[in-house]
Amino acid sequence: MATDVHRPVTGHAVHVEGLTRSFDGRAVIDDLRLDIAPGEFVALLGRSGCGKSTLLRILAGLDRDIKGTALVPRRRAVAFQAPRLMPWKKVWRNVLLGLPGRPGRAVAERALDEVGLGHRIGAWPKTLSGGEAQRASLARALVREPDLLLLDEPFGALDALTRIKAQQLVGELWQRRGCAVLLVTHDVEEAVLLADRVLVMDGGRIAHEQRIDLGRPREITDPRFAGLRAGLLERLGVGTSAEAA
Ligand SMILES: Nc1ncnc2c1ncn2[C@@H]1O[C@H](COP(=O)(O)OP(=O)(O)OP(=O)(O)O)[C@@H](O)[C@H]1O
Repeated sequence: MATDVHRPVTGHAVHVEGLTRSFDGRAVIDDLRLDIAPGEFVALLGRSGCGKSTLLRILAGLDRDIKGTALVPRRRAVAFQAPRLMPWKKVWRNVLLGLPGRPGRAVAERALDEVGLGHRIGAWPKTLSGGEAQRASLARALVREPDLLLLDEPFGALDALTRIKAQQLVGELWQRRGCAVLLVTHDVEEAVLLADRVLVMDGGRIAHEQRIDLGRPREITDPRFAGLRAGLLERLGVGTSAEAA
């Protein structure tokens, strides 16, 4: 089967078919199928170790040892739970790291302004708070003008308040930019708050999908919210009184 992680977008931002990834003879991803539409926001839930990060790394082009088809746009960007900033480069140089050509400081400044971090453009990474570092990491993704933004638990290490602000920021960026987003998260509320569609991964495949027809902006207090959250927790095999982990 075709293995191509570099094809331009045609009707999909992501097209995955018959995808299998094994480690030591064990298929962590097993004949997986997934389509994401251009501009769609998809959240991916699943028990720890079910293969979410493995799938994201494949879509990011960081893991090519696969069988099957994985088609993604050339313009894609990824942000991880750890912001992964180079400590010896100032924030703006981190934002431009790896970009082709020789983009100037103004390019970094625009992206940093967009995430509310313009005032820290000349700072060293070690002087940033956790939330600021995560925003710098988002700016680094945005300068790539992605058609597909891959987010691997980007808010996982943030305190509750910073996390809420970061979630709002990602929601705004997505609406403004119109790129497709695949967000890996452990947080069912976050998934329901942000996504058009929530997927549950199990047994190496997408075992369940839930469309979120709540309109925007969304409120956790919306009575339909609790029902969607409870249904997804059940799919994750977690009682409704506990959070997915
Ligand atoms: N490079 C590797 N070598 C061997 N096994 C690996 C490798 N990468 C991942 N795995 C295994 O693949 C499985 C899926 O890992 P993955 O990190 O994709 O899970 P996950 O769903 O993202 O987990 P979590 O929610 O805890 O982050 C795990 O059993 C893991 O040990």
